[in-house]
Amino acid sequence: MNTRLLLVGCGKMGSAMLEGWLARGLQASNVFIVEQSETAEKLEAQYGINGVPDIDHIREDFIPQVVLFAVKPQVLPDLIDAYKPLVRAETVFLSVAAGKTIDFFTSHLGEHARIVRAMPNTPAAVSRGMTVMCPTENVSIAQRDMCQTLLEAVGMVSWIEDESLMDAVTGLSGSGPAYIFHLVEAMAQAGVAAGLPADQAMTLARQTVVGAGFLLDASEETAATLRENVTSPGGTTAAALNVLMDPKTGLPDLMTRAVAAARDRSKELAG
Ligand SMILES: NC(=O)C1=CN([C@@H]2O[C@H](COP(=O)(O)OP(=O)(O)OC[C@H]3O[C@@H](n4cnc5c(N)ncnc54)[C@H](O)[C@@H]3O)[C@@H](O)[C@H]2O)C=CC1
Ligand SMILES: O=C(O)[C@@H]1CCC=N1
Repeated sequence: MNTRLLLVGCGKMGSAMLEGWLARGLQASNVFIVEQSETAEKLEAQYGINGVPDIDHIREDFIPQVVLFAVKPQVLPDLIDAYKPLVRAETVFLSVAAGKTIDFFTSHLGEHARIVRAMPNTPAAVSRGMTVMCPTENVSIAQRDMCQTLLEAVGMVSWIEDESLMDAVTGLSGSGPAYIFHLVEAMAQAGVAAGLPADQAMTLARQTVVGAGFLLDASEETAATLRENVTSPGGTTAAALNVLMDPKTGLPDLMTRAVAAARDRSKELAG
């Protein structure tokens, strides 16, 4: 992977992707990262990339193929205009900022800017990410392929044409890893309530989720079949699932409300 990449913001999501890319052979010398001075220096020492405190410090002859915005949506309006001089046909602007619409980018960068709105997730750090991308019409096939290659290096990629669905994507797979980590916390807590010592309950909860994830990945069965495989008629799992699958108070209703809340927040962040 020799993509010339300018990464703007390298916090939790930016570094998750960067770690995945460097592990997959992305050439560190082809990467510039704009970050606060201290972080930029640390990243430079850690990964051998070029860390700079602002766009004015980028080497003049460095023409990025991809400018990736991985800063908080709330700070984008303050910094986006500084990137307008980078608009050219060979550069695609890839944003992972929740809620920030293609309209937002074209209103600041101009309608010639080639933009891909993306929503990845943090398992990208271990090459198990899920990224959904939505391009503007002027993004060439070669640029789509380049974005595909980049994000596929850190997990699975899917494209959508209807941008309005990006908020739902954010609510499901973008924020989704947090739901699973919270499930581990809740299971561990439930284990303690059922009488187990706290550290052992956490080990059991964690390994159960890891094991179930691996099984889901390795198996060709549906999630429903895998669930049924654990569930003996009249047994212990059935007793638990009666609680979890209750139509009024169970997990489906709770999850529907959680994903909708994330989707709605994503819509709010557009402004
Ligand atoms: N954390 C996650 O699971 C996911 C986050 N995202 C999106 O990724 C973006 C970043 O989120 P996180 O990494 O979680 O936040 P974060 O706060 O960990 O990282 C943001 C980084 O941007 C840097 N930054 C702030 N102002 C800057 C500037 N003017 N120039 C360059 N860098 C600057 C900060 O120093 C920080 O390191 C957000 O837009 C979020 O919506 C998308 C998918 C998943
Ligand atoms: O919580 C957030 O806003 C970001 C977007 C998706 C995951 N984290």
